[in-house]
Parts: sequence; C-alpha cells; structure tokens
Amino acid sequence: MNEKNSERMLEDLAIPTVDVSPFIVIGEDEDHLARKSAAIETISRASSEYGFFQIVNHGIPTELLTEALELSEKFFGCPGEEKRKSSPGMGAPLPAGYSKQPDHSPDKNEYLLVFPPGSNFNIYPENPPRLREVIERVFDHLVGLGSLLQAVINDCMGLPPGFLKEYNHDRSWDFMAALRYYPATESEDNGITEHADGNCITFVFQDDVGGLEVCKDGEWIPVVPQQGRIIVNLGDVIQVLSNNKFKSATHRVVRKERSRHSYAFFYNLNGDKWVEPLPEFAEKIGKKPEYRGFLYKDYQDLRLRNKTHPPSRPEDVIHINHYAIP
Ligand SMILES: O=C(O)CCC(=O)C(=O)O
Ligand SMILES: [Fe+2]
Repeated sequence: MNEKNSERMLEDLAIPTVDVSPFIVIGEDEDHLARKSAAIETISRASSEYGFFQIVNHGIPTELLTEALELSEKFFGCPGEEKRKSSPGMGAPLPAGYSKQPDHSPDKNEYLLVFPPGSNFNIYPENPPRLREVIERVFDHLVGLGSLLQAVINDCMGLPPGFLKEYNHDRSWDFMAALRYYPATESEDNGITEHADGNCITFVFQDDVGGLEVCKDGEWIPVVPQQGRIIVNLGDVIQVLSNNKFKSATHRVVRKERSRHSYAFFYNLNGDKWVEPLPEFAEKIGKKPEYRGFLYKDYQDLRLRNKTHPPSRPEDVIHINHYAIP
C-alpha cells in the first residue's frame, strides 16, 4: 500500500471530532438546534463505536492548556532532587504530589497528581511558581466541562434529564495528573500499558509529540495531537450503567523519540456509589444485565492492588470483566 493510501485509511479511522459550542452558547433558532442534534448524534455514535472522541470550541482557552503543558515540562525538567520535594505525604487515597513509576513497572512515566483545589492532600511544587495557579485553573475548568459533558452523555443515553447529575453529584473523588513519558529506547516503547479507565469521563490534552492510541475492533488508532483539542473518553462506570452500549475503550501510550507531556483529568464517582446496569438498558428493554452490581470503592481498591501487588500472570489483572455476568 502506498503512503497516501495508508494515511487516508488512518484519517478515515480517526476518532470523531465534535464542536460542542451548541451546548455552551444559548440559542433556540433552527440552525442552533440542528447543530446541537448533529453533535448529540456524533457523540452517541462515537461513544458506542469508539468510547473516544475529541472536542473543539469547549470554552477552555487554548493558551491556558498550552501554558499548563509548558509549565509541567519545566517542572519535569528539574533535577530529581527538586521534584522529590513534592513527594506524596501519607494517608491520601492516591499519591497526590510528584511520583515516578517504580523501575519494575512496565509503565514508563512520571506524574504530578492533584485532587480538587483546596484538598488537604495536595502537594504542589514551588517551581515553576505559576504551575499551581495554572493547574488549579485548568482543574476548575475541567470540572465544569465534566458537568457539561455528563449532561450531554445523559441525553445521548436517553436518560431522564438530570439523572447522571443527581447520581454523580459529589466532586471530591475527581483528580488530575500532569504526565511526562520518557523517550523510547531501542528495545522499549511502552509509556502506559493498555488499559481502560475505571471512572465516568476522562479528559486528556497533550503536546505535539503523540503516542496515545485507542483500540477499535482490534486495531490501534493513534490520536493525532492538535493544539487546543480535548480528548474525551468514557470510563467503566458509563460502560456498566449503559450495559455495554457505551464503550470504555482500551487505550495505551507508546513512547516516541522525544519526551511527551499530557494532562489526564478524571471526572470520577464517589466511592460509596453503587454501580450496576440501569433498567433502561436491561429489564426495560428485555435485555439481561451484563454486570453484577458493585460498590465503586471496592472496584477502585482492586484496581489499585493491580498496581501495588502486580499479579504475575497478565490474565489475573483485575478490570471491569471481574463483574461481568458470564
Ligand atoms: O497521557 C495520556 O495521553 C493518557 C493517560 C491515560 O490513559 C491515563 O492516565 O489513564
Ligand atoms: Fe487512561
């Protein structure tokens, strides 16, 4: 196959891009309503075919996203000793602050993890000085975007208005990570091993290096970087609630010749929530539930154990199939 053809095929496979301005700008005219229903249509299709899409005109300034990436690059460029000044304290549910994947981990990256601004668990680097302010602004913006996208997904799922908002109203489990992936070596290019996210909705923005890939029908599709775009992927909670109608897609990061920087924000769910297929996607339409119900924190604990006590056989790693009804 010549290069043009293979480029064309990748373009055809690329994850859909959606203009979400019709959900932000108020308007009742015909054109506005048509653009809104086109966006709903694309998101519904993307959610069931890919579990991934990208959004534009989301209202978060491109300069803010770019600055966040530049500041994290500065931070990760500091000597290890400097970075370790913001190592996690004890007692947080996840290691808030700076961490590096342990040497034995197949994931080759380092990250700075934060909970919502104001959380006592947060540990921010002092340098570069603007990093904290910019991260907190990005976080607040992404919480707002999470609430917007959750309402859109609620519509796409055909749920009663406000259903997901009411179900997932507590924001204290949300978190965000600034990530740096090391350059690939001759023998090794894994950045993050293939996985699906456990939460509700994830947002990612990345620099121009690339490396994020989504698995669709057994093929790995690269998510080509474009400044200002935000990548949206659905997590296991939405997959279970929708009884497999909407996908929590498997994805991974492969390392490139340069260091890659990205941010991943997890619009999460309170650990005390019960997760199971909604009747709208099971009994009410004559389908059997494909998962048994579970307490969200139990699932999160199992996922964390995968990391702290990695099973020796890959097939023993726990993911959402743990709750699947055979
Ligand atoms: O860095 C990325 O592009 C994706 C990160 C990711 O998949 C994750 O943290 O779950
Ligand atoms: Fe992920």
